[in-house]
Formats: sequence, C-alpha cells, structure tokens
Amino acid sequence: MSERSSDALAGARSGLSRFRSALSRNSLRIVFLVIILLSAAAVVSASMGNELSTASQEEVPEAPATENHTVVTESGRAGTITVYSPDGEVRYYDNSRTKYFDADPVEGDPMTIEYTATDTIHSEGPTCTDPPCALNVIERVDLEAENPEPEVVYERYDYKETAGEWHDADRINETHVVVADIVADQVFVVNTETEVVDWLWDAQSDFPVEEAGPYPEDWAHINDVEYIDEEGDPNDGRIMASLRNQDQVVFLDREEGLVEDWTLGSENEYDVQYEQHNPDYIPESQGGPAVVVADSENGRVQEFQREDGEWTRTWEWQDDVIQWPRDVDRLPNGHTLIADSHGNRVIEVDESGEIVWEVGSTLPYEAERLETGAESEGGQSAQALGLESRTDDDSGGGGGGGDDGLFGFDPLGWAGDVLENILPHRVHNGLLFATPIWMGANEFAAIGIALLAGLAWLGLEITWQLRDAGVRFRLPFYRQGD
Ligand SMILES: O=[N+]([O-])c1ccc(OS(=O)(=O)O)cc1
Repeated sequence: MSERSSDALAGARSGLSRFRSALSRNSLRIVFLVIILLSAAAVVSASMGNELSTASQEEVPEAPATENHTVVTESGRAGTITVYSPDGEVRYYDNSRTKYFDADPVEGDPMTIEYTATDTIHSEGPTCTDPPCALNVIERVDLEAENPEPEVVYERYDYKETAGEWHDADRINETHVVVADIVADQVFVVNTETEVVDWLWDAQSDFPVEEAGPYPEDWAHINDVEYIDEEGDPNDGRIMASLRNQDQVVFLDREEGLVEDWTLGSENEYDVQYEQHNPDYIPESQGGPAVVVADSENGRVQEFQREDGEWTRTWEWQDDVIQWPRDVDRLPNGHTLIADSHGNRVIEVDESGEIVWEVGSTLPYEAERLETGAESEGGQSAQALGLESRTDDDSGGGGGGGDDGLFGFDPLGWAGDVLENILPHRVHNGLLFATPIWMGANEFAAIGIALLAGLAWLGLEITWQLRDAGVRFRLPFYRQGD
C-alpha cells in the first residue's frame, strides 16, 4: 500500500474514532441531562402537590367532628395554636408567638387553656450574639371569652436561640407551676404570683455533661414535666421529667432528688426509647403505674408498665406513615390521641389500633383533647384496657417502590425507601424538620440522584477536556519499566 493511501486510512480511522467518541460523549450527556431533568420534574411536581398549610387561620384545615374540643400546637415551620370545636371548625387560632409547645386545660375549667410558647428575638445575627435571644412565656387563654386574648402568667428572657425554649410546664396548684427548662437543663417550681422559685433540680446533679447532647448548646433537652398528684400512688407528689438527649424519663422526689430505680430508659439504649417526647404517667388507680410516651426517633408511640420493680413494654403503635411523633395521650374512652409531627397529622386510634379521627397539621408538637383531663389524666393503662399493639409490619409498611409507577415499579419511591433505610433516623428527621412540608424521602432521593449525576457529568467533562488537550494521568502506582 502506498504511503499516501495508508495516511488516508489512518486519517479516516482517527476521524471515525473521534466521531464515535463524540457520539458516546453526547449520548452520555443526554443520559445525564435526562436524569437531572426527571429528578427536577419529580421535585417540582411534589412542590405543587401538597397544599397543607397552617400559616394563617384561613388555611388551617377543618377537622372531622368528634366529641369535645381539640387543641393542636406547632413550632417550627409555623408557630401556631389552633382549637377545634367538636364540629371540626376552628374556634380559636393564634400565631403571634414564634413557637407554641405543650397546652393543658386548667383544672376545673376545661375551656381555659394554659401553654408554653417562645418568641425568638433575632438580635445580632442568625445565632443571636446580643442577648436576650428568646422570651419564654406561660400563657393562659379563656376560650369562652367574647374575644379570647392570651394573658401572660409567667415569663423569662433567655440568652440563647438554639434550645432556648420551655416546651412544657405543669400546674401544681393555683399559685405554683413546674417548668421544664431546656435552656439551663433544670426543672424548677415557681410561684407565678410572687415569681419566687421554690424548688429546683439541676440535671447536672445526676448526669455527666460529657454524655448526651453538646454542652452547653443543647445538653439534656428536658422537654416534658408532670406533677403527679395521686394520693396512695407510689409516685404521689413526685415530678416526672423527660430528658430527651439522655433517652430517659426520670422521677424526682422534692426532698431526695432523682429516684434512680424508677428511671425509664438509658442513654443511647435506643431499643427502649430514642429521644422521646411527652411521657404521661398513668397512676395505679387507672391500671398503672404506667408511662405512655412518644418514642420519636423510632417512629412509634408506646407504653411501659411497672411490673416487679421494672418497666415492661405493654403496648406500641405505628403505621407506615408515622414519622417523629411527639405527643401521645390516652383518652377516657380508651382511644389514643397522637401528634405525628413529620407525618403532618394528628390522629386518634381506637382500642384495636384503627385510626378513627384525623386532621392535617404541618408540624404538630402536641395535641390535647379538652374536657378529658390534662394529657392522659382521664385514661387507663394499655394493660387494663387490653389494647392491641400494631407495628409497621402489621400495617403493610413501607412501599414507596410499590405499584404506582411504570409497570408496577416506581423507581423514585424505591430510591426514597432505600434512602430512608440507610439514613440515620436523626438525620432523616433533621432534614424533614428543615425542609418544606412537601419534601420527603423521595424528594431527597431525587435531589441526591440529580447531584450525583451532575457531579459525574462534571467529572467526565473535565476528563474529556484534559484528554483532548493531550493531558494524560498516570496511576499513582505503575509496573517497573513503565
Ligand atoms: O421550634 N423549635 O425551635 C424547636 C422545635 C422542636 C425541637 O425539637 S424537639 O425535639 O424538642 O421537639 C427543637 C426546637
């Protein structure tokens, strides 16, 4: 073959290989672009699908009719307190505080409620470098007044914005209230008329600061407190408190302090409970001693019965929707009221575990059925009622990758399920807390897939550019003689 024709052949070959390479590069570009566009479309369509909002009174959804009034509080996306009439209409709504937490009916006057709320004071920067940063209040509102107006019962300014709240206070009598102070990791009893603090327990007296949450930012996170006023009960006169970050519910004697052998749970023993909220004590006279509690990071509500000096789990409830529940109350009719925070709903389940009442809420903190006593005051233990437990397996669980998609397969639902299974609970719930209500595991998966595709595309483009410019990389290890 002549030199000229072999040059022409080599030229044609290299042209063909450049064409092939351009073709494969363009095919890959199209694949990446399609993945990114499909992911974006999934996220945009989710953002248009969920209309639930409680940011104003007009937007709050109506509830189904039920006996008695229901209070729902929120803190996070919107700070709201809503009271539903038995017919399901909104009777009272307020969003003037930044965050609303635990609400209770006032003893003997169920249509007057008392609750804790926090105002965030944005002074100097996002984390507040110029205190005061928060105003914590206990407020009371008479729902039967012509124009119900909250009245401050007790308040205190605090120096931090993160974990600078009071999530619960419980009235002991007409003058005294016990407060769960997240800011200082303390439980204190204050006379709200004189504002003199009569008693105080400091979690540092019994728990090491090296364990649990970061000290001093958010160490114990004491998110619930209950005064036990039950003559004849082993815990009469004691205070029950929930140390979220220690995964423990403790009993405090006003003379002796921590009553060690009554503690429920232990630090990082997540099989028992994992960053619980809103435990309620059910006394002996109502089938206890028992504690019904929202096991938040485990996505279930549960109850423990005191038997032979130990706590035994006697009931649990979850379905495939429940995500980060933060309140559970046993009602006098044997039903259980649950605030399912990232399930975006408040539900009532009956003795067999069926949902019999439900209302949407963007991030409920707690739910209270008025006229049934504060929290679980009028309820009986699961053991006394013979309640049936229900777990995710019983309810047919999971299943984003189920049958809605093409040929019965929904790839995004499947990716969402995978993500939910591999993400630690706290990370998943943190993402749900920080993002809009319409975002869930599927949307996180779509964003993750788009980011990965984008990064892979960028990496390939850079490699191609360098290769075209004649830059070659050597592996950091090579054979002798190379
Ligand atoms: O609204 N907050 O600031 C807020 C809400 C919830 C929260 O976590 S929780 O575990 O105490 O509910 C902490 C802070």
